[in-house]
Amino acid sequence: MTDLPQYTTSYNDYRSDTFTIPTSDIFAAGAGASVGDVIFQEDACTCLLEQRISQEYLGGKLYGGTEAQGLFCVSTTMSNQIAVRAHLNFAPPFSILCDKRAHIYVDECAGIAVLSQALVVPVVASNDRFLTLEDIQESYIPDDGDIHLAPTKLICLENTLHGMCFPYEELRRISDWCHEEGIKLHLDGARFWNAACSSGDDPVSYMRKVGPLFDSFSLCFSKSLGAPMGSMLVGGPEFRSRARHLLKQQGGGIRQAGFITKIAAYCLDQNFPLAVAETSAKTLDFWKDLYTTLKDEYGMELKLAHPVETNFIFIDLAKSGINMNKLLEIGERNNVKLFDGRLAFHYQNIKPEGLALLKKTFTDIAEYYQRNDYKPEGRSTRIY
Ligand SMILES: Cc1ncc(COP(=O)(O)O)c(C=O)c1O
Ligand SMILES: C[C@@H](O)[C@H](N)C(=O)O
Repeated sequence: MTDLPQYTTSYNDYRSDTFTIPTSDIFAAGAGASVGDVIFQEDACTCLLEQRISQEYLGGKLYGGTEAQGLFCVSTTMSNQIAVRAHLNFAPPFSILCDKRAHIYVDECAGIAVLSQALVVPVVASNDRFLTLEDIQESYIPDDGDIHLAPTKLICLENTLHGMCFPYEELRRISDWCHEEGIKLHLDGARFWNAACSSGDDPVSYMRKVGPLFDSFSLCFSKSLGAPMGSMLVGGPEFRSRARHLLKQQGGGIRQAGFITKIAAYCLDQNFPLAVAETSAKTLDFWKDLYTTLKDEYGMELKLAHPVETNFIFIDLAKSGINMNKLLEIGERNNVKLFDGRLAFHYQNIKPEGLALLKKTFTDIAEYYQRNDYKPEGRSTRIY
């Protein structure tokens, strides 16, 4: 038997908020779950979670007053990819438009091209934060009969994207225009929970305000909510019916998943909104302290790639004069897990002991560069 990985804690893991681990109370929450077959829609815990998310959190209505219905999926990659195919329920050629940095484009294994046979039009956000309606209008492909083209039939937005919140007013402008043009709108809301907590509104009120702007949502349980797995795809009745068929076709038809959905519901109730909101607050506090310490005590000025708005700090390592491999080396020495300059925070790694190791990693790197020159390197290994 080869050596097995021994992952036991996430207090010092800043690679992603996907690394939260199920604790004893989370495992216990699965006890007594319903045991119906989800494929035949006979599992009470799964049906209940689908109803809660679509009705209680998204307010029951999508764009145009369409009734919101939930479909439990095993991952948000799956719910995103099924959403695209379910919307594009007619023959190609067509295209989908999204932010050039979007997970659905960058990190889902060319799923849109392979599974939906769609062209993807990746658009650079001119403000470097979120797509504006003008960015979209400049790049979308009109359905004007020109046989050279693949008309835009779906736009996928992401909120949050790289931890940044998408302003509500811009979402509304884009939604109004999309639907005038006959274009469907999907939200990759893997971290919509984080956006809701940073919206300035009551979090659920915010979610219900955004609900009617979109034709579908993907909402994830396995990131900031801390569940071990799960995603909710929300769309209208016809959309859900087609999505359920595609889910089965892609092997996403799971059987007695009641304990999974009961655990996801437990994590939702335990961590949203308070723990999710606290994580964002602690992320910003950590950033302010780190920036000030390195600047005042070490003369190193960290540069951000994006503003810190929720649970991510994106440090531009090159502009900060930090070699990624040296950062990872010093991180490992301090028992801190990192991918690169993206620091991801979650309710299990915002405790003092983990944050102290993370801060020491950066003060150690600052000390290193007091004695060594920064050597520019090629494109660093990026994860997201
Ligand atoms: C914005 C975003 N969307 C979708 C996904 C995919 O989620 P999953 O890992 O559950 O497939 C991720 C990452 O996990 C993500 O960060
Ligand atoms: C890597 C990517 O798939 C994951 N969603 C993350 O943000 O860590």
